[in-house]
Amino acid sequence: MSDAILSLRGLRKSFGPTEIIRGVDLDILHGERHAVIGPNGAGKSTLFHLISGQLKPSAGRITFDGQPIAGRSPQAINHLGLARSFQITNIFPKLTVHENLRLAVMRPRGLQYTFWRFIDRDAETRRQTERLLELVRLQRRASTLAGEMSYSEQRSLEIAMTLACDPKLILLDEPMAGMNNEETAYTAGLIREVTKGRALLIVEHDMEVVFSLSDRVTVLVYGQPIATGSPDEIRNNAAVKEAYLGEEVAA
Ligand SMILES: Nc1ncnc2c1ncn2[C@@H]1O[C@H](COP(=O)(O)OP(=O)(O)OP(=O)(O)O)[C@@H](O)[C@H]1O
Repeated sequence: MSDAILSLRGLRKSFGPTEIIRGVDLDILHGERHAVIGPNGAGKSTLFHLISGQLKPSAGRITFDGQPIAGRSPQAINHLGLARSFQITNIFPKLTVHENLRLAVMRPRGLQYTFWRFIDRDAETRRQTERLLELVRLQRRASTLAGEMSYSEQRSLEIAMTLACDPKLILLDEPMAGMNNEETAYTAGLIREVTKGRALLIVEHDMEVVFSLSDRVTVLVYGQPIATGSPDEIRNNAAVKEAYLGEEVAA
């Protein structure tokens, strides 16, 4: 079996005449936390859209858990165990935290089942929902309307919903965006905890978070990876320093 849960080979994406992803080869290993960083407009979000199925590649291969997934639907890819968190938009603000999580737990099981199975699964759904509430420390907020919680609490709920399908790989796109220092530290700790034993691919602008959370970091510049390595290797990489003009990575 390959060490990689996700492999990208010769991945390309053009919008009209403009090539945004220009030949990406990348392996995300089983259980590793891997960050993608790069200047604004480097193509990080586009890369995520390609992996999660929102966009179809112009060329190249994407292999997830041994299966080719390039061009498959987001639902089909999700079903294979790849979960992507989409900011707050996944949350139903007028439902409670518990109801939101319960829906997320039920979704991958499907809603059509017989009465007898319903009884069994209902107990299992309850167990799973409680477990996730505990994992993201939201038990005391269980009956609060999701839309009434703070931004970082909503992110915690969102992360719990991402975990509901027991994914092998989680994609997080700028999870700390809009957070203050305290919320960022809290959410980084939470992400570290809940991704134990799973692979994580994260795009994040906060370099402190990136370097403390990641096993490896890939730097994307103009749609191509210019370096992949440990946080120390990336910090000391000359090409990376040049791409960032010595500013952000030194932070
Ligand atoms: N659907 C699209 N059609 C045309 N151009 C697009 C489309 N999506 C993205 N782009 C262009 O692709 C480039 C890369 O965008 P992308 O959002 O992937 O970068 P990014 O690295 O995530 O940037 P940021 O760090 O600012 O979020 C940008 O120049 C953007 O305008």
